Amino acid sequence: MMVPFPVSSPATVLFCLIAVLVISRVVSNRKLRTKRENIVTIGVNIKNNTNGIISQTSALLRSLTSTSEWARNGYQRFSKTPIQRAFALPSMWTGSDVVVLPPALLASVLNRPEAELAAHHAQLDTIQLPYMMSDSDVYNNPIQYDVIRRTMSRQHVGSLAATTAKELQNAFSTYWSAPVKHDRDWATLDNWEACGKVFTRVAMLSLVGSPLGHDERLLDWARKYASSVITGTAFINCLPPGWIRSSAGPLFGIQARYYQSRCLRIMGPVIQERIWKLQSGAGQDVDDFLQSTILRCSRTGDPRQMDPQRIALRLLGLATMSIMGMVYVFTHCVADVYGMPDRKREELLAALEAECKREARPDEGVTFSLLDSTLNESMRLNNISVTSLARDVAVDSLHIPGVEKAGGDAGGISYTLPRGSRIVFPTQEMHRDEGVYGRNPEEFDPFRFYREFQTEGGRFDDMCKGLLVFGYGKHACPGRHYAMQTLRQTLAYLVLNYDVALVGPVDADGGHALRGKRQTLLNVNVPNVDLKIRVRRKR
Ligand code: HEM
Repeated sequence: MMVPFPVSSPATVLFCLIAVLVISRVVSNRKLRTKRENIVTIGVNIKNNTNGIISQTSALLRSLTSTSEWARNGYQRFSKTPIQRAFALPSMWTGSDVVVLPPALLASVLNRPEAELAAHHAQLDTIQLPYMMSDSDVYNNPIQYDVIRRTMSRQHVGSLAATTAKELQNAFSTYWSAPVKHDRDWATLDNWEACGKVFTRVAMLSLVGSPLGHDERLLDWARKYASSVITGTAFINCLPPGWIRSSAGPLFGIQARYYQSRCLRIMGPVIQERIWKLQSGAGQDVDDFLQSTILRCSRTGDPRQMDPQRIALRLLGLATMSIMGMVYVFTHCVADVYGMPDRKREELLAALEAECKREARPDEGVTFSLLDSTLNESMRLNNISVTSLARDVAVDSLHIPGVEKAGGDAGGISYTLPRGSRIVFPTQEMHRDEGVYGRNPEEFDPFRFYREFQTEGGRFDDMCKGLLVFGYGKHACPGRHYAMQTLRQTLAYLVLNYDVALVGPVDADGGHALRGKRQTLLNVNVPNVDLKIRVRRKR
């Protein structure tokens, strides 16, 4: 089973963490920057003692379990006031605190030049690639992102739809239907693993093409690689940064590096052959993502970029982002839809089915308002992290003008942040803000976006109404059009072809008793990888 967050011996892990943290704090005497002007730190009870090692260490330790609650508290107390204010959260992630900026500053801050506010290091800290990848050029010089921006843009993504639709069909029949003898029998599957296999197959085919995308050994290793990157990251981020993280971190990356080497062993020779073919003038007519990546690497004029292992790792990194993003979203969507109370679930499924039958092709160019509304609503409620869009101050002192007072008066509170400060946005709380999303923002209401946020022609805005699941500004997810298209196709396929039931206790109204329950480790919302589903093909 794919277990991204094993919890086999939490007491041991906690004990080790406390020990290393205390030692590291005594040695390094790092300080929370709690005296920053205009910014209150939630969760620290220091009073006039900003050097209080005990209270600071205790706050960092409590950040492992309290980040979500603190973010909620800070959002209500500071971000929602008429002059929205920043606050700070202690975080083991940085070993200090992170500054949580209010929503109104999103556009002005995230569009700052990279030289002032840098994304790169903060993004690497978000998935800890240096511990998971053997070649630093892949993440320090990510030319593969250009290929996504070009081939998976809104205009181009539709051309991938036919391939993903066909592959989805193959994936569902291989992984979901094959376990049972008769077509109409129920099979019991792990939700996380079953969705993981489907999305690995589809994402890998889109990125590495055929024959690699059909190699079952590679698909298995790639899925395990993606999973171990996420698990490793979760644990590494719980280690105090500095020498402890850099010494112990590699241990948490061992598993990922093992899977990486298995993948590269299979991918390398096939990519090498493609390169030779291209260099000999053959295979010019092939038009897939792998080909585009090779051509992009060749355009650098640097022969080191034509190393097949490096190209393979670039693709594996993208596959990891694709697989984990889509699996996280879809497993939650399955739990949300099929965990609803009986009456509401039946109403939704009937409406989704009618929409899918009305619109024959769930791909680009066709409006699928209710499918998209359902996915948006599930993503709104199931943020991967509590805060996101992390950036680091890259100048000695960064001045951020505050939110203006109502009526256009200048004079909102402004902030001056020193080099190295990490800023984030309270995206989880923004997604649950009653002022934006209306009544019962905590409730899964799949018709919410359909009812309230459709634009002309039935589409939703790219980043509609403050929904930030794909980020914002120049670093917004370049794979979002592909991800949404594939998620939409998958939900349509599931609704049309399978009966699904969640395994586990149900409430009196027929809803799944565990719906909406979540666990947070530091800044990450841990998915319920133990959820089982029963599935059966429809007639
Ligand atoms: C449901 C699935 C996905 C979710 C929720 C998601 C989410 C995100 C978010 C929030 C960011 C912005 C991070 C930031 O601002 O620091 C991002 C960036 C990125 N995503 Fe996605 N993503 C998904 C799927 C994909 C796919 C399918 C691909 C590739 C095919 C992809 C490739 C990337 C890349 C390369 C970046 C970095 C962009 C940059 O730094 O300029 N993502 N993603």
